[in-house]
Amino acid sequence: HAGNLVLGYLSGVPTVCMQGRLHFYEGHPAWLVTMPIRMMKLIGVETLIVTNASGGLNQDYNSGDIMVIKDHINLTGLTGQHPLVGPNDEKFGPRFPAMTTPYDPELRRLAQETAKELGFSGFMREGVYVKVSGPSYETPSESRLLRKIGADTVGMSTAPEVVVAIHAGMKVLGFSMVTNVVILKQDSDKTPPTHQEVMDTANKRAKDLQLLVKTIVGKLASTLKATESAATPAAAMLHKEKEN
Ligand SMILES: O=P(O)(O)O[C@@H]1C[C@H](O)[C@@H](CO)O1
Ligand code: HPA
Repeated sequence: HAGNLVLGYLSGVPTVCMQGRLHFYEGHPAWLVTMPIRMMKLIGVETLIVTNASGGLNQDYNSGDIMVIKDHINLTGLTGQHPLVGPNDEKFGPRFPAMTTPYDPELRRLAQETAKELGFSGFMREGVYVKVSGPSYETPSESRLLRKIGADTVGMSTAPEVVVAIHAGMKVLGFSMVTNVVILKQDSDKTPPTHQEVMDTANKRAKDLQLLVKTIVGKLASTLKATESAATPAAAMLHKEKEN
């Protein structure tokens, strides 16, 4: 997690890119972990593209697969470490925001269509991400629990940021890269996960994910130009031009 905030143009579109993020397991409270999302909102970002590294709970998944996130289980949020706890700032959104469709169906469709065009179908998935606290990886019993509650991948981030983005009225597209297949059986002879394995797999697949995001942003930008509507959501972590 390099910890850089990179501002520039992606496919010709003004973009804010976080190279790494804050995590709860580093000791940061949930509101601080998600503060960059509010900062993006304040400078005009309308669409957020989030990525993460995750463990594959779904045993059909392979290391290196990219899962379009269909929904999430914010397990730490459900159990009290919720980023919107505390006084609500109505400037951003309502006290009780709905989370019925956190990951935009049209963006998900566009992501799958683009992946197909790029020849990525063989490693594309669509499923549910569960957010845990970390920093320890899960025990086999914990992993079976997470699988049983409906999760396909498990990781230590993303859901809080997405909750804050949805609260603030942003559109969200999410990708979860499976960097290790989670061990569900006790006394397995499979190699336990390590952060090195996570980084190595992520690095191997990084170029594909970068190309996918870049192509999607390009497509969103041309849609924007074609519709001429200032209210139309822009692309990934990017904002519409200021109108002054
Ligand atoms: O920021 P993400 O969720 O992609 O990073 C994951 C969680 C931990 O930092 C690390 C675990 O190996 O990868
Ligand atoms: N569990 C939790 N977080 C992760 C994993 C995992 O197996 N892999 C990458 N991030």
